[in-house]
Amino acid sequence: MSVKSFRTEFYPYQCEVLQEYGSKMSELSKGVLKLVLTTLGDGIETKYYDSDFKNCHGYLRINNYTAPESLDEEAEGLGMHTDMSCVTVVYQDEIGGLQVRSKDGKWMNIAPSEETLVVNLGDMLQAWSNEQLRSSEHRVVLKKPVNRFSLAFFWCFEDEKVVLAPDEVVGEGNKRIYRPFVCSEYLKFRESNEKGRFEKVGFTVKDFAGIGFPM
Ligand SMILES: O=C(O)CCC(=O)C(=O)O
Ligand SMILES: [Fe+2]
Repeated sequence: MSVKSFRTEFYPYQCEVLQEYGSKMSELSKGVLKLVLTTLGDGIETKYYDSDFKNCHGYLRINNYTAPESLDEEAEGLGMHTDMSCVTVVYQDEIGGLQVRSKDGKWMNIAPSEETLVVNLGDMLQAWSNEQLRSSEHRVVLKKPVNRFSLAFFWCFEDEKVVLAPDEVVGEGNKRIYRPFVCSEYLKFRESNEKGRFEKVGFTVKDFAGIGFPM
């Protein structure tokens, strides 16, 4: 069952408060990204942050989920998907409902907690890291008869960026999993189809650019 949700894109930012939030989130995303890159090996962050991630930019989405009409069955606010970003920072209000899928396919509730933000890694980082980092599969389920609100800040490569894992990141003796692709081409692939936006099957970055995967 799907529930109507009101989604507004603010790009460029349209008011001061959002602008301030956006610049704080940009700083946070840069910090998170640098930290995550350090997990890929000694010196990777120093070597590749400037060359590959310096031109990242953010956009903010405000999600307002209308209250489900009935609670008989679990209402889906946002279907399972992965984000097309490098990293996403999510603020969810106190209603809850955000769930992340574990590697073995179990849905885990991400309970809201005051002054806590959720960070998801996105498809671009999965491809750039040759799958050493995993784009999180997540969704929103509406369990309460009230409106729900969230802010998602997506930190993304520039449109023209060619996404390619450096040889050093792939690692000697390891197979390269993704062909190089232009960032905007993947966004088009996902956004040209309603299923691609919020359904995973057939529209992952691997379906798009995975070596040996059909496009
Ligand atoms: O509403 C949420 O908590 C998550 C939103 C989300 O995943 C998205 O906008 O991509
Ligand atoms: Fe998302």
